[in-house]
Amino acid sequence: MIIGIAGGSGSGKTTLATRLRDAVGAERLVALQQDSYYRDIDTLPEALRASGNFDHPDCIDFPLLVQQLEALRAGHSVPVPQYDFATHHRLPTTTEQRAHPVILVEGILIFTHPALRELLDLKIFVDTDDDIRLLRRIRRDTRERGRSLESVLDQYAATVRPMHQQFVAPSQKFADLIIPEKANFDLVVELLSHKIRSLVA
Ligand SMILES: Nc1ncnc2c1ncn2[C@@H]1O[C@H](COP(=O)(O)OP(=O)(O)O)[C@@H](O)[C@H]1O
Ligand SMILES: Nc1ccn([C@@H]2O[C@H](COP(=O)(O)O)[C@@H](O)[C@H]2O)c(=O)n1
Repeated sequence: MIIGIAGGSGSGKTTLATRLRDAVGAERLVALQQDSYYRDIDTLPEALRASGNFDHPDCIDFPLLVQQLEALRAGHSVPVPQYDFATHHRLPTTTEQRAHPVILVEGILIFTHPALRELLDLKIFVDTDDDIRLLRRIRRDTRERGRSLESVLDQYAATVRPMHQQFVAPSQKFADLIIPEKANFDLVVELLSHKIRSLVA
């Protein structure tokens, strides 16, 4: 089965995916990130490159993501691309990923792509308030993605927020399940992992 987790930047998608993998078992569940499928900055449409917009669906190599999900579902290994957030370039190296009974994919824009949505057996949206997401993003991007506070705030106002409103938030309507920020995560993980394990037993 293939599970999708969407939600705004900093909503907690990676955290939920990691906790589900730990609960279901790494031998049964593999988690892919939409972030691995960012197009190299040199191949982005000019308007997006010029405005430093990394939150538009055209920034993502969805054809490759769909192709690799289909291959994993068919039991084949795939070379997952690697992306460098500091330089905005796709690295020449890849990570070989083998097939698992449960494939989880998470990313801000995964519910905006019709062919990808079609592949998802369960669609989960993590709904976290904007101010909380911005605070988390400032902390993460300054610590882990080589950004200054000024650049995080400028990017948020110029592209992250408007693209969230245009693409990410409306895609919530495709979700089977919406997890509010204040949800009891332990309970959510227990319920979901129990269901997932029963489906792949
Ligand atoms: N429920 C939560 N409570 C507190 N902090 C959280 C929660 N979920 C995520 N975080 C923290 O917020 C930051 C962003 O979370 P992450 O899962 O990476 O978000 P996303 O993948 O949606 O961008 C991380 O530092 C993570 O530890
Ligand atoms: N070169 C890039 C590519 C992407 N981003 C930002 O990443 C965010 C998505 O990642 P999450 O882990 O937060 O879901 C997205 O909002 C892009 O703005 C970037 O800053 N630089």
